[in-house]
Amino acid sequence: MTNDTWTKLREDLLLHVGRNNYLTWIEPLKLTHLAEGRAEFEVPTSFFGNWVQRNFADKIRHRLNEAGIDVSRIDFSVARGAPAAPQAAVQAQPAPAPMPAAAAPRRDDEIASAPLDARFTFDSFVVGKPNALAHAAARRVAEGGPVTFNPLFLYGGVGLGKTHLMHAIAHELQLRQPHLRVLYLSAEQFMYRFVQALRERQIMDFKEMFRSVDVLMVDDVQFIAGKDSTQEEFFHTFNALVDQNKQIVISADRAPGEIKDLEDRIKSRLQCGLVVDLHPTDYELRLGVLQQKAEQYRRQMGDLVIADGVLEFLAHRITTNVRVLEGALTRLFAFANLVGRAVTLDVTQECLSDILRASDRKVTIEEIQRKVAEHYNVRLSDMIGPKRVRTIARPRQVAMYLAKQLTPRSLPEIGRRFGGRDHTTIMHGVKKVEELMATDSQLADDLQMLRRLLQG
Ligand SMILES: Nc1ncnc2c1ncn2[C@@H]1O[C@H](COP(=O)(O)OP(=O)(O)OP(=O)(O)O)[C@@H](O)[C@H]1O
Repeated sequence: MTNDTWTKLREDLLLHVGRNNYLTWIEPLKLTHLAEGRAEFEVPTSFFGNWVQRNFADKIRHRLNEAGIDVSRIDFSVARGAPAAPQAAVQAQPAPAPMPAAAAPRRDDEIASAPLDARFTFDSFVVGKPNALAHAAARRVAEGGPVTFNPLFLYGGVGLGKTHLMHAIAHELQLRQPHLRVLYLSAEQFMYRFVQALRERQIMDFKEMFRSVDVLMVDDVQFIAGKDSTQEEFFHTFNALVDQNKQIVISADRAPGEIKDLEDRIKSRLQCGLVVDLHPTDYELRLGVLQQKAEQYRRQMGDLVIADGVLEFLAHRITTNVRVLEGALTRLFAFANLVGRAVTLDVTQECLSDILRASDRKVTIEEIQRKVAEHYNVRLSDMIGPKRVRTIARPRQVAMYLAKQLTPRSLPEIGRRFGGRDHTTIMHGVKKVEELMATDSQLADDLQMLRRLLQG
């Protein structure tokens, strides 16, 4: 067989490995030797050879055998003039089976995950109605079984536990399946590494590194919106891993379709798996989190006394997010400990007066738009967009009305948040809803429910 014959044969592999894998890993292979049942290919780096060996050698061998070329062993040799590599040649295992991924040595030097917070485990994650689905999906991924949905896309507002869940998945996978290469990083770190690789002309290494992981987790993906070449690279990495059936977990502060300046093809890819929302906390969840944290503090400082009703008071009053709730509790217990007082309601109010004041004015126009959009099942972008059809215009007017009622914002300010509309449009919307409420009981009910939801 000549290199030309190989060139023809290898194209059949396209169907078996997917286009991205083909372009990255198969096309660059150059056949340099074929005799006595042994084929040798030239590769740019030893890592490249290792990777092809582990993932595609069997398919290549199979394809050659099918074409009547008897090959039982495949070797890879690094092209001369390529960067120095620890091993000059990577030998294939004898046929039939390729080295399973499980036997691969860890390459911690290359696959530097962002540090994981040891406290963010499934054990310390309090499950309630608002996060039950996200928790169940994260658990499923953490079992490391067959990939059933790819990617898992977790989204939700600030401080609701997205990062916590991602770290919990990584911890659990490392515990259950230590051989897996789990790479967790923020989208910002992805961009940073990509730009660095471009600058240092190591883009091939970058690609190899990201395509060699078993589980890729990218936090806060909205960060790459509007960053064209990073998006492009992310798209290819994503596709290559999905083609290989490797699990991907992504988080963002909003749903894929709502991320502005994110390419449509990426949005649609992100929507292909399971998209789950971490909803804003409800009273029970907040109380659960407070009880769990209080228990931890009690264990640390044996003599901590917490008066009845304190945790309930905090769960009722601090509705912003779990991070703020935790911060409040830490401050409260530190204060009580330092001054040697029991944690009473008075102490709580004195010590947390600023946080309690801040959470009094809690409803924002964005929250109103989000809740109303969810309630009427319209897109968040339609709240600020130009569409005039009744099914969208009415929910938009409801949101305008609530913005006027529940926030201290002026009509021109509200107008700006609704896609730069004039204050007279807002006034008209508010009036319309007031009029309709008198006759339309369904609308009145909707408003009552939305109010309750928003005010917690
Ligand atoms: N259900 C929960 N149970 C226990 N702790 C929680 C829960 N949800 C959030 N937390 C805690 O709240 C804090 C904030 O959570 P996390 O960092 O995961 O938020 P996030 O959704 O990633 O927010 P951001 O977008 O701001 O990064 C963390 O300390 C986390 O442990």
